[in-house]
Amino acid sequence: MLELKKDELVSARNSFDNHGWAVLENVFQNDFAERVFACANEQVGWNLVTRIEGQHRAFDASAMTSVPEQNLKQFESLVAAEAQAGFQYIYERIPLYDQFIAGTVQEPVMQALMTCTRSAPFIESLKQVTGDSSIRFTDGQFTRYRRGHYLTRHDDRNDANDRVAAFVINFSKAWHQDMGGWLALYQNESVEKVMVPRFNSMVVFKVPRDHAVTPVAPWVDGCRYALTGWARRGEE
Ligand SMILES: O=C(O)CCC(=O)C(=O)O
Ligand SMILES: [Fe+2]
Repeated sequence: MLELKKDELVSARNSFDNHGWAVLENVFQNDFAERVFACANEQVGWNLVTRIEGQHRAFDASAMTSVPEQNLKQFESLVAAEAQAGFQYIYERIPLYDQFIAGTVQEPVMQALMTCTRSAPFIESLKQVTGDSSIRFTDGQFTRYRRGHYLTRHDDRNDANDRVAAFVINFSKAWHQDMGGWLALYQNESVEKVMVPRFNSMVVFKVPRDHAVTPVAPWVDGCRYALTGWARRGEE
């Protein structure tokens, strides 16, 4: 299923050493990546996640369509207030790692995706790219950014500090620059690198590293799909 080639891993390692990030193309066999995309399009049970009054909140994304307009306006201004004040995000997700551990992943294709990105060859590839042999396992969530969704500047550091690197595998099709949803990697007050989502490509970057997902343009009909995960050290 995995298509990562030795010479690509070597040049990714070079990039990672020089910049703290690397981009790899054609991560999976094309037909598997296509199946993930098709599955994401059919997937139900998305959680809309955001921050309200400083707290992480999750909502049933499909139930949001029946919220009365007045309440939706209120919700939107609470979401905006948080972004105006500092860190904020709004996007939809399937908590694949939690589901995988609990044995409740719904779709066989998503189960295969998790199995593959937790397999020894994938972990070995992450060790090669990062040069960090302390990586022991990966986690991950499947995300869907639709029009107006974003994730502001943050560095992925977690309390246990066991994240070596983040990886983002894109499954968006027919995505282009004007649609937004760029992964931006910051260097102090500059943006060092932006990645416009490209189907079946993966970005790996060192944690902690300031980065953001820029807003998806208000006219976009499609979805920005990605598996986002972390290469972790320590005990699972
Ligand atoms: O989807 C991406 O490109 C990055 C997402 C991210 O930074 C995160 O979920 O922490
Ligand atoms: Fe992040």
